[in-house]
Amino acid sequence: ATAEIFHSVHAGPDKWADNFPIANGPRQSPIDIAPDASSYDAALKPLRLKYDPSTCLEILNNGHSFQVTFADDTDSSTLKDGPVSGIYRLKQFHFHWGASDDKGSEHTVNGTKYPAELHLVHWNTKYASFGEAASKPDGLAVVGVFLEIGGANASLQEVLNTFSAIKAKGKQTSFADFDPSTLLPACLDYWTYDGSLTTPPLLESVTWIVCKEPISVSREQMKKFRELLFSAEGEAECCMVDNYRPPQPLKGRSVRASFK
Ligand SMILES: Cc1ccn(O)c(=O)c1
Ligand SMILES: [Zn+2]
Repeated sequence: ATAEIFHSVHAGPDKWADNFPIANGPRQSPIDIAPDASSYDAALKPLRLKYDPSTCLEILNNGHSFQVTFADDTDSSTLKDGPVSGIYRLKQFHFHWGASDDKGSEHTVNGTKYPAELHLVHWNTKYASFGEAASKPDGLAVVGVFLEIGGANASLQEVLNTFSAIKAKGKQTSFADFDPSTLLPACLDYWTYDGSLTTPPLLESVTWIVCKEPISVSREQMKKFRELLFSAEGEAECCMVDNYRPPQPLKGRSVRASFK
């Protein structure tokens, strides 16, 4: 019985359809990106990302990832152009990663998994709030950035340095004056397609913008990610790893490229 209880509590992606039937919907994320099957669209504009470090508020362990949250009551940190119209405000960024360096990203490229993937989550200001936007087909825009094993990433290290304060689920600590653009690759070429949240409630409200160029992370830094816990203080410790959903069926969707 304990095994069943444990499994039901940590019901993985293949169990989500029971409570969230949209898990089998027409525009689910992530997907495998096949560059040769994507179509270059000359009408796609360059991404316009403008982030104000003073909007950075705190970092928290929410039990399925760690998240850096931003003040989104003004247009200080925004995404414009790219595949979207209008102004989208940065709400938070978080990561997905594996138990080992051979897996961890949500999107894959020709089946290749990266050790981690960064998601910068923005919401369309034509709606009153993130919550309202999350239920609209053009409500959210998430910029995805792959992490590949290489040299240590100094900007990422600033985030990792807070981990001792947020090890367990529910822990949070202040985190100020961080500029998320220091986590972006030099080249902002991207693939884009219509998709969804990758965690329940899996709402089909996300315009995905996945950068072609990865950023670097060292093996030692990846080990730090894996010291975080899914479990709260006082519970049996459960390492926060493999918090990624596997690729979902494309169901006829096209993937456009901003580059040739
Ligand atoms: C809003 C939201 C929630 C979870 N994840 O993984 C996302 O990428 C975006
Ligand atoms: Zn995510």
